[in-house]
Amino acid sequence: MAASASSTMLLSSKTSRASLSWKNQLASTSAFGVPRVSLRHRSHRQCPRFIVLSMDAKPTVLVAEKLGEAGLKLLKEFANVDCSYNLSPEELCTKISLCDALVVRSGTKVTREIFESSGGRLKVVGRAGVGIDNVDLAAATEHGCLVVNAPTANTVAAAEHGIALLTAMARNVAQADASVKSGKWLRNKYVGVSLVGKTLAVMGFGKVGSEVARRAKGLGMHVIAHDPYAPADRARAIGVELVSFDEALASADFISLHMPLTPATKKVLNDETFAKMKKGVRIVNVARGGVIDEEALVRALDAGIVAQAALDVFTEEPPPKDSKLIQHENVTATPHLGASTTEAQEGVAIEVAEAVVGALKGELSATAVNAPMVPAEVLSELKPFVVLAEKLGRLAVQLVAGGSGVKSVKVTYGSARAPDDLDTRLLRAMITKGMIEPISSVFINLVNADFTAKQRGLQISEERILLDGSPESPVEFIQVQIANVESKFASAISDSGEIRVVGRVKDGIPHLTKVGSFEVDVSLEGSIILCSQVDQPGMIGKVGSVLGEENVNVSFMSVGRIAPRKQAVMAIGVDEQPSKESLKRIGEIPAIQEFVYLGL
Ligand SMILES: NC(=O)c1ccc[n+]([C@@H]2O[C@H](COP(=O)([O-])OP(=O)(O)OC[C@H]3O[C@@H](n4cnc5c(N)ncnc54)[C@H](O)[C@@H]3O)[C@@H](O)[C@H]2O)c1
Ligand SMILES: O=C(O)[C@H](O)COP(=O)(O)O
Repeated sequence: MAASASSTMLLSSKTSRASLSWKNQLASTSAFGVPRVSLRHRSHRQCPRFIVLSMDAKPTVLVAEKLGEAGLKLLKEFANVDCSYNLSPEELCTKISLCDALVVRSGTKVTREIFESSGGRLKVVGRAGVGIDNVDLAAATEHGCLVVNAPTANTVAAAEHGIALLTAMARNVAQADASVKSGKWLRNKYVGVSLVGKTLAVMGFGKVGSEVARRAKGLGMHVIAHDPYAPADRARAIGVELVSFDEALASADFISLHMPLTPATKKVLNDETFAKMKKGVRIVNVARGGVIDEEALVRALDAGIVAQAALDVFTEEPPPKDSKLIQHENVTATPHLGASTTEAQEGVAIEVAEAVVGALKGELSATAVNAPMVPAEVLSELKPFVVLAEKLGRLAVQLVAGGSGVKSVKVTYGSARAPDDLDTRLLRAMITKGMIEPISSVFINLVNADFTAKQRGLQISEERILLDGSPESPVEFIQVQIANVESKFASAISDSGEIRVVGRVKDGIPHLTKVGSFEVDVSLEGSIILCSQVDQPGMIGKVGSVLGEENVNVSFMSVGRIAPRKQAVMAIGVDEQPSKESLKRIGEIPAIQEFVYLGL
């Protein structure tokens, strides 16, 4: 970066940061739009911006399907909890406008109508399980509603159920049981097949698929897997060979499905793909009914291509009573029980409740499915930079002169970290949020920031500058440039013609360190006044006394100048918003050429 301003003068605050009172901070919204009120007696260092420390009103959580007690307890400690099961879609739409969060399992379709009916109040949907195919994610994102799930707690339960179905199917357990209970004793009819030495193809080698593979190997099976996204070393570590889709179909004696239901996996087993399988193949499905064309499966069962199927999940749940598939004698069916163990349900309930409460507090979630998902340790390291990113976005956009359309924003991250060791998605989202919120009438949060930016034709490009030195901090500086606009503060235009602001994190506190080509240093804790003038004695005193007269507390002051007595920019951090009269008086100080008040 070019540094044309040669010196920076930093004045200490009259009020120490640690003793700043936030009592009077205006209510605003957290990263996820929940009202954030009264951050009492805390220094900024102690309370990152997206955490709510106290809320005047308890949020309301609607739990629409049965949830484990431990999860309910966690929710009740923080929110009013309304457990209303078996609501019709209409009833759900009516109730939702009174709820801040909704918790569901796979039995509730969270449709666009629900988000529309919420009137903007619904902030979080918690899916107490893995599959989120019952939630309209696009609609959630457009409405700024965070969707979180519970991705880990039911893995073992689902894998165990897969193995239960595999073994029960191979030995006709369900059919034989029904037969004995009806008074029969058909020992010759229910001769099964052995698993040992047979090839099992695991389709979808994620959490559940890997656990199924591990257990199947313990049963002496030869396990192969197909998953276009799974790392080969993970498969190798379990002793599983990753193969192509067609190879899996052609060589498997048993196929176990473990991929999510997505447009790409919908009806992935169909007439064409059944035709590629070994005659007499046996299929287990604990993933989603929709990955199989169920009518084609009936045809394949009738034709003997598929000898047996064991199914926990169905396209329509519950399936119609007269379903040919369910009634087929070679089909074993369970009512979506994969996650239904006592242990898994307690775990899932806690996992989702923690995520919902965290999101309602405004914390960034590690299990978010429609917002940048960042591992907890990275999240904690990035926290101050997240605050910096949002504030730089907010500052930059306020420097744009009215009438200029912001179309193109360039963000530059200076970092000593290797390129693949810095995840900037969260930072970019926060810059976008910071830029759009002050100029938009629509509700913006981290979830819909990218979507809204796209809708408004705002292009955000990113660049990384690899710095020398030790990469202790993930980011050394963040620079935000807005091209092709006029500025209401001409000194914010850099030598290359764009509005430019640069910031750094110092001792955990975000600082503005450059405006246009002027180096300044002001902590981004309150709001900021930028003034430009020819450097001369007494300027700080003059502005300071105007602010002091109406008891506006100055937190930081800094002057960046080309050279002594040359063009300078003064950046003043203030804890309270000065009155219009005071701002007018600052503008009237003879040496001040231009000034701007920037709310943060
Ligand atoms: N029956 C139940 O009660 C139950 C319980 C848990 C999970 N599930 C289902 O199982 C699915 C998997 O759960 P998980 O926890 O293992 O999720 P996961 O995300 O850990 O694993 C899914 C795997 O599928 C892979 N995949 C994606 N597209 C694929 C494709 N076209 N072909 C092959 N593989 C593909 C992914 O790369 C990933 O590795 C969930 O999405 C859910 O629908 C059902
Ligand atoms: O995706 C999942 O986690 C499972 O399908 C479990 O669904 P459930 O919560 O309805 O049991």
